[in-house]
Amino acid sequence: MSDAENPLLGKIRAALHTVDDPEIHRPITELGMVDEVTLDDAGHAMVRILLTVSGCPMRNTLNTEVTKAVMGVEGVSSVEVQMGVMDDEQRAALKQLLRGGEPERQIQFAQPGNLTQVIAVASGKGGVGKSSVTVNLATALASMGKSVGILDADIYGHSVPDMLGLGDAKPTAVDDMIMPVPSMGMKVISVGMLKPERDQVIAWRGPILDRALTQLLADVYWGDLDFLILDLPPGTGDVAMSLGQKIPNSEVIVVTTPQQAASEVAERAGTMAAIMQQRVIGVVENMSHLEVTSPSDGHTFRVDLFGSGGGQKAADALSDRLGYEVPLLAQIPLEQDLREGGDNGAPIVVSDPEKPSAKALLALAEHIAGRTRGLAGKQLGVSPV
Ligand SMILES: Nc1ncnc2c1ncn2[C@@H]1O[C@H](COP(=O)(O)OP(=O)(O)OP(=O)(O)O)[C@@H](O)[C@H]1O
Repeated sequence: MSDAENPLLGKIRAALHTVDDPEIHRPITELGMVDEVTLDDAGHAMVRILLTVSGCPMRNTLNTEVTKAVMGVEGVSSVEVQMGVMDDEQRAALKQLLRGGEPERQIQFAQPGNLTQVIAVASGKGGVGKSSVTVNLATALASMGKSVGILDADIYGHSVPDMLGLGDAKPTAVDDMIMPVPSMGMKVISVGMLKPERDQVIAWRGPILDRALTQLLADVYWGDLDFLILDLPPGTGDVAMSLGQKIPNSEVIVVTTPQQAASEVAERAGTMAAIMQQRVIGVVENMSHLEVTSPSDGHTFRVDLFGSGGGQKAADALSDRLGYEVPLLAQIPLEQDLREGGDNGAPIVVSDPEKPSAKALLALAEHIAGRTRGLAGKQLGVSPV
């Protein structure tokens, strides 16, 4: 029966238009995923959905969302959702639609006119809180209504999925197009998701690493993003260099601890970014101090467990070296709740936004969201005469 013959069918289609694919974030009706809709006289609806690939991890979510939407239509008494899988032709049409007609393997963020702010979170050495800053900054930006992607390119310690409670979630691949894993309104891809086994050690170097990064940037369907936040491996290595080459407009936040020695290492990471002509937005000092409550009289005092002044020192040194102001953007205290939030997959900026560390991270996100981008340190696409 056509929609003209039965207006309820039209209403069911309109209801299906409100259901987004959980990974692509666009209505399933636009993506060619609604194959068939029928309705009998008793108000029993049948909707046949075409999944992009068989074994799609979002199958149950889609089933629930479609059932809910169709049951909301007055006159529908029950819904049966059938699941099928797209054939090659349908998948090719979907990929064409998602790429907006663009040829394959282009990095959208490197195209002229692309408005996504690509920000890499870098550090000179490991364990200073780079991933914690990445995850909390991204989550805070998403909570402000920004559309945010996270690319965890830390081959040594890809901890982003755990910090978001994603466990072993794998992205869905539609042929050679990879759908990022949705989390807290963000799109997430981790280099760890490309490994067949969780505990497999990655010893990628040079060209292979470069190819992996290209894949994560070009083959992932990122859609329109306000921000792409990257968690880089510590140090001044291959990934940072590849990123600078691939996305010259990307910018860098350098994370350090307050130790003087750590800040020197952080400066090197910042200088490296500048050599690749990435602008250094600023320095974040993490594990700045510990707030302790005295058991005897209950008053609180600060302990500089990791020394002090390292963040400012790195910021000053980078400003000197790069010739533009590199500010100290935030000082994040050492806090048990932040660590527990990371361990439990609940970023502190949403799980406990009143905590001092969360406030510092939220203020950092406000700054990043509100800033107008300067040109210092960036490639301008003109050659000196
Ligand atoms: N401000 C903080 N207060 C308490 N714990 C923190 C803080 N920042 C980070 N941590 C904890 O320190 C550990 C290392 O942090 P994180 O993984 O973010 O660092 P990293 O620089 O990304 O490390 P890697 O180089 O291994 O990826 C984690 O357990 C994290 O929860």
